[in-house]
Amino acid sequence: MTQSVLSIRDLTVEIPTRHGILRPVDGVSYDIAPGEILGVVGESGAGKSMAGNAVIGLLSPPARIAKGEIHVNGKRIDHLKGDAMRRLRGKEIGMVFQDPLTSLNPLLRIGDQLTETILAHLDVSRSEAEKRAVAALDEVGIPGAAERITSYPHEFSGGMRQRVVIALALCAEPSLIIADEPTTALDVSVQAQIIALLKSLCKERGTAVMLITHDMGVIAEAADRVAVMYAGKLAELGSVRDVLTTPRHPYTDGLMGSTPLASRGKKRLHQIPGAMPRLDNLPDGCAFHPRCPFAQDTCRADPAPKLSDGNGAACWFPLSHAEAVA
Ligand SMILES: Nc1ncnc2c1ncn2[C@@H]1O[C@H](COP(=O)(O)OP(=O)(O)OP(=O)(O)O)[C@@H](O)[C@H]1O
Repeated sequence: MTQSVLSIRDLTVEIPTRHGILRPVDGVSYDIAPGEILGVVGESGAGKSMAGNAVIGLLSPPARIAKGEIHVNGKRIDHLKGDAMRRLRGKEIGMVFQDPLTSLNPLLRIGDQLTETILAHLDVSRSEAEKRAVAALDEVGIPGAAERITSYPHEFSGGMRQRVVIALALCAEPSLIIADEPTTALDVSVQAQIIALLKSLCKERGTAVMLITHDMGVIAEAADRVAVMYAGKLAELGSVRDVLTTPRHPYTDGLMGSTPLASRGKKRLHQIPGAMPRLDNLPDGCAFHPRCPFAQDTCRADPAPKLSDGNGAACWFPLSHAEAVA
C-alpha cells in the first residue's frame, strides 16, 4: 500500500475562552495519497482553515493542537515548533492562500523570491536556482518568464500573481500543498484557470493537495476525494464521485443544493435553513440536527456517530439515494 503523504488522526484544536473551551477542529481524521487532491469543504466557520493551519504549524494562539497526530510522509509533525516547522514549510509543504499578497514579499522581485526559496530547500547552485526560477514561472503560464522574473508582485494582475504563488509553492518540490481558498479573491473568469493549473501541476508531479474551499463547484472540478466539515467535525468523507452523486449526509446534500454546478440536472434540497451554530453554543446531539429536515429524537439526544473506517457519513440516519433525490 502506498504511504500517505498526509495522515491526520483524531486532530483536535482547542481555543480556551471565557465561555469555556471551543473546539474548531474536533476529532478529524483523513489521509491524502501522493498525487491526490482532497477537497475540504463546508460553510464559513466549519473549521477548514484551522485544520489546514494546524498542519502547517500556523495556528494563532491561543488556538492549539490539543489531541491527535499529524504525519507527513510518515514523520510525526504535530509537535514541531520554530525552525523545525519552518524547514518543513516550503520544503515538504507548500502553501497557497486566498490572497497572493500574503505569500509574496512586496519589496522583492519575484525572481529573487523564487531563487531564495529554491536555495533554502534544494541543494543546487545559485545559477541553477535562477534557471529553475525562470522554468517555474514558465510552467505556471507567465508569458515572457525570463523577463518577468525581475518584476515586483504589484506589477502582476491578481490571476497572474496567484500563478506566481503557485510557482513559489511548488519550486522546492514539496510533497504536499495546502491551498486555502486559492481562487476566492479572483475574478470568476480566472478562477477555473487557476484551479486547472494547480490540478495539472500537482497531478504531473504526484503532489498531494489539501484544497480548502466553501465552493462545491471547485470540489467537483478539481478534487478526487472530499471531506465535508460541519462545526469542527467531519460530516462526510468519500470519493468525489460517490459524495456528489449520492451524498449520504443531509448537510452535504444541502450544500450541493446551493451549488448550481454540482447539482446540475439533479433535484435536491434547495437550501439549508438556518445557520451553523456558534462553537460556544453547540446544540445537544448532532450539531446539524436543528437544520436537518430528517432529524429524529436520537439526533437531538446523541452526538453524531463517528465515520466508520474513515468513510461515509457521520449521521444516525444517512440518506439512501432515493431520499437524497426525492
Ligand atoms: N481566536 C478565536 N476565538 C474564538 N473562536 C475562534 C477564534 N479563531 C477562530 N475561531 C472560530 O473557529 C471556527 C473555525 O474557523 P475557520 O477559520 O477554521 O473556519 P473556516 O471553515 O475556514 O471558515 P472560513 O471559510 O470563513 O475561513 C470559527 O467558528 C471561528 O469563529
